[in-house]
Amino acid sequence: KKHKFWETQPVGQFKDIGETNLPEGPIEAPTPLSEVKQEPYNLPSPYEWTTCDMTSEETCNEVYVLLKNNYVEDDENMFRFNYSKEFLRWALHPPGYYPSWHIGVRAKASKKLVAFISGVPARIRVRDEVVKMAEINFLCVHKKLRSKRLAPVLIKEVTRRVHLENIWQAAYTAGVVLPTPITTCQYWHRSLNPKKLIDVGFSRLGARMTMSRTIKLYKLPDAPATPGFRKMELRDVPAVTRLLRNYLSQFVVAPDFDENDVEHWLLPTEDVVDSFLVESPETHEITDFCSFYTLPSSILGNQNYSTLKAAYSYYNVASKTPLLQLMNDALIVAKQKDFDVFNALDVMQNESFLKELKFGPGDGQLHYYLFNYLIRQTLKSSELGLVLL
Ligand SMILES: CCCCCCCCCCCCCC(=O)CSCCNC(=O)CCNC(=O)[C@H](O)C(C)(C)COP(=O)(O)OP(=O)(O)OC[C@H]1O[C@@H](n2cnc3c(N)ncnc32)[C@H](O)[C@@H]1OP(=O)(O)O
Ligand SMILES: CCOC(=O)c1cnc2ccc(OC)cc2c1SCCC#N
Repeated sequence: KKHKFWETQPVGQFKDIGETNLPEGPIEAPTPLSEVKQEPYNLPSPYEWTTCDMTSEETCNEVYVLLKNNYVEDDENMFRFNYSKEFLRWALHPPGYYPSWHIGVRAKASKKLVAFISGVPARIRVRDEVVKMAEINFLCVHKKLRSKRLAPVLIKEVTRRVHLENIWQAAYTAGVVLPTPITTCQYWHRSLNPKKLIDVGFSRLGARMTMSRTIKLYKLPDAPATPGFRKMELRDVPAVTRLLRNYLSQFVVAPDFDENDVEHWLLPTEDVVDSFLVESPETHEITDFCSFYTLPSSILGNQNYSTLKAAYSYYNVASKTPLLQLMNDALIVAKQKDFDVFNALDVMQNESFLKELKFGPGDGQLHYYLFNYLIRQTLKSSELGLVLL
C-alpha cells in the first residue's frame, strides 16, 4: 500500500475516484461516546503527551519556536512560515475552542516540545448541509524526529479528542497529495517590494527589464481609490456578517459564520488580520468588504534579509464596487503597511482579478481535504469558499 496510514482512515480513497454512485456525506457513522478510546494513544517511550495552554506566554512561546524552526518550507527551502505568537493565539482561540485540542509531544528527559498538532471547532457548510467540524492545523514534528511515523499518532490522537466532543468530521489543507483532495488550489503572488523579492531570489528581472522599470511596473497609488473605503470596526459586525453570509452561500464548501465568528475572525487585530469595508457616502450602507492576514516567513540562507512580510488574501465581498477595484485598494493598503508581497489562492472569485492586478502564479499547490465526509466529485477551486490559515 502506498499510504499505509491514510488507507486505514475514513477519507476518500484514490481507488474510489470516479465512483459517482457513492453517496455524498459522512463515510463512517458516529460511535457512542462510551466506545471512544478514553486514554491517549501510545507514544514511543522517550516521549509524552502534553496539552499546550496557548494563553500561557511560556507555552505559546514554545509552540512558536517549534514552528519557527520546524514548520512548512517551500520546495526550494527559500522560506519557512514564521507564524507570530499573537497570530497563533488568534488562530487557536475562536469562539467555543477546546484547549484539549492543542496537543504537544515532549521529550520526557528534557521536557522539550518536539511535536504539535491543533484543532479548532468550525461550522462548515457542504452544499446545503452545515456540519460541525474540526479544522486541523499546525501539524509539526521536529526535524530531528521525522520519518518515524509520529504524524499518524498525532493525527489519531487529535481525532480521538475531537470524537470525545461528539464531532466526526474535519477540514484541513496540505501542500502534499494525500487521499483524497476535494480540490487543489494554486497560490498567486503580487509583488509589493519587487527589489527585495529579486534580491532574495524569489523573482527574477524580466527580460529587457531594468530594476527601476520593474519597481515602476509594480508601483501603487498612495491611497485607496474607493470613496468610503475604511477600516472595519466592532459596530460593523452585523452588516459584515450579513454581507459575508450572503456572498459565501454561492460556494459548495464554505464556513457558516455567525456574528461571533465574524467578530473573532474578521475584526482587525494588529499584525494578525486587517479588514476594510466600503460604506456608501450617500446611504451609509456597507456594500463591500476585503481582508488579509499577516503571515511572515523566515528567509533561509540570505545575507541581507531575514524575514519576508507577506499578506494573505482572506475573505472579500464585492457587491457594489468592482472586485478588481476593491482588491487594488487592498494591495494599496498592504503596500502602505510595508508588506513585501500579497498572496492569494485561486479560490472563490479570485481568478477574476489575479492577472489584471499583476499577480504571478506560484509553483506551490494547496490541496484541501475533508475527513470522514465524501464529496462525490472533485470541486473546481472557484467552488471553494473556505480559507484555512
Ligand atoms: C473527526 C476529526 C479528525 C481530525 C483529524 C483529521 C486529519 C488531519 C490530518 C493532518 C492535517 C495537518 C494539516 C496541517 O497542519 C497543514 S499542512 C502542514 C503540515 N506540516 C508541515 O509540513 C511541517 C513540516 N513537516 C513536518 O513537520 C512533518 O514532515 C510532518 C509532521 C508533516 C509529517 O511527519 P513525518 O515525520 O514527515 O512523517 P511520519 O511521521 O513518518 O508519517 C508519515 C505519514 O504521515 C503522512 N503525512 C505527511 N505529511 C502530512 C500532512 N501534512 N498531513 C497529513 N498527513 C501527512 C504521510 O502521508 C504518511 O502517511 P501514509 O504512509 O499513509 O502516506
Ligand atoms: C514570495 C511568495 O512566496 C511566499 O510568499 C511564501 C512565503 N513563505 C512560504 C513558506 C513556506 C512555503 O511552503 C509551501 C511557501 C511559502 C511561500 S509560497 C506559498 C505560500 C503562498 N502564497
